[in-house]
Amino acid sequence: MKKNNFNIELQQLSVGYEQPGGNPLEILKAINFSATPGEMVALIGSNGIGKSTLLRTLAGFQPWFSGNIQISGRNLKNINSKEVARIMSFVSTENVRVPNLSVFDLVAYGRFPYTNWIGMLSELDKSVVDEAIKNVGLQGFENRPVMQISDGERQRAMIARALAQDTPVIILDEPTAYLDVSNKYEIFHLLQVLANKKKKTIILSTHDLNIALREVDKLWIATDCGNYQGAPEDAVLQGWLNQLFKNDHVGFDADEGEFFFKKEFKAKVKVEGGGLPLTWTLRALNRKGYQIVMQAEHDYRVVAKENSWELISKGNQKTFGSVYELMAFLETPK
Ligand SMILES: Nc1ncnc2c1ncn2[C@@H]1O[C@H](COP(=O)(O)OP(=O)(O)OP(=O)(O)O)[C@@H](O)[C@H]1O
Repeated sequence: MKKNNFNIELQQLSVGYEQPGGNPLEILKAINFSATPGEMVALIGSNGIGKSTLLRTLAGFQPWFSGNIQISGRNLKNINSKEVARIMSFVSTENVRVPNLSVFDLVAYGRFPYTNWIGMLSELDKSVVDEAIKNVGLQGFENRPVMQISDGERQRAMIARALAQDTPVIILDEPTAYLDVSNKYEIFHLLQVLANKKKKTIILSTHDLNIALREVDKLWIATDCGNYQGAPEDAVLQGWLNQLFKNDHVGFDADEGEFFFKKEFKAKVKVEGGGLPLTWTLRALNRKGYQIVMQAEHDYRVVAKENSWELISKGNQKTFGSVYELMAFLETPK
């Protein structure tokens, strides 16, 4: 394994596309982000803000307008593509549609910066590929055609390809898109192990904000009102999570550490009880748009017990056997 002493710095970077007629289409500007060895970074921002554009630019796949990308003090523009391929690997979510391409072959493509001119794999290359496949838990899949494996397995194979490339920096564009929750966590965990134990720098874009908030060392946040980098916790404390979406209906609850949809309140409910029944009764009431109040003035009072829910309103009392029944009653037009 190569030692990672690559510091990445984006300085006043402006990225985007040349348009027909030569007009520059600037997508993100004045970006000042950095990543140090062994750090796991998540780039977050709303749809279309420019995450893929920024990551592709960082990986050296497209030119930028102004500013600098510095890799350990060297301008990326001055590093030739072969050397870049030994520093950074790039994982996208693109579906691989090559008939008969096996998982082993896909991962072996990662060895391209090291193979000879006819692309022959040495014994060392083969053992690196085997090791990469093992690291992502795909042993036994080596001969399976990539077109016949699941999205989660393909995502692991793509990460294995980056591991086979054996670069100190791995850039991943939405590595957890299309995955179920368990696979999302597994991929985040795998990437975290690579950052913590192998000291790789992991830079990924994601829409899995709740997982990113819990798992990464640093957030790069791109918004219309400016950009932020720092610990996820600092981002919350400084109110950056509320800047993420242009939509006024989505807010971030800093106490719960979760995003929520702002709704108009239907009625005021005072809730009593304790433990999990209380927590999940509050969740259900929130979900359906009831305002939880502590004070005496309320439309309903709910007492959440272990296996029953009492609803008191205007002197009447009813008992329910589940949150579902309670909510169904509340939602029935009176
Ligand atoms: N090749 C291109 N030429 C011109 N504009 C492009 C090109 N590719 C993307 N764009 C535009 O650049 C903007 C940013 O796109 P990008 O894919 O980087 O956003 P993103 O943050 O990754 O979005 P998402 O979260 O939806 O994947 C979009 O408005 C998009 O339409």
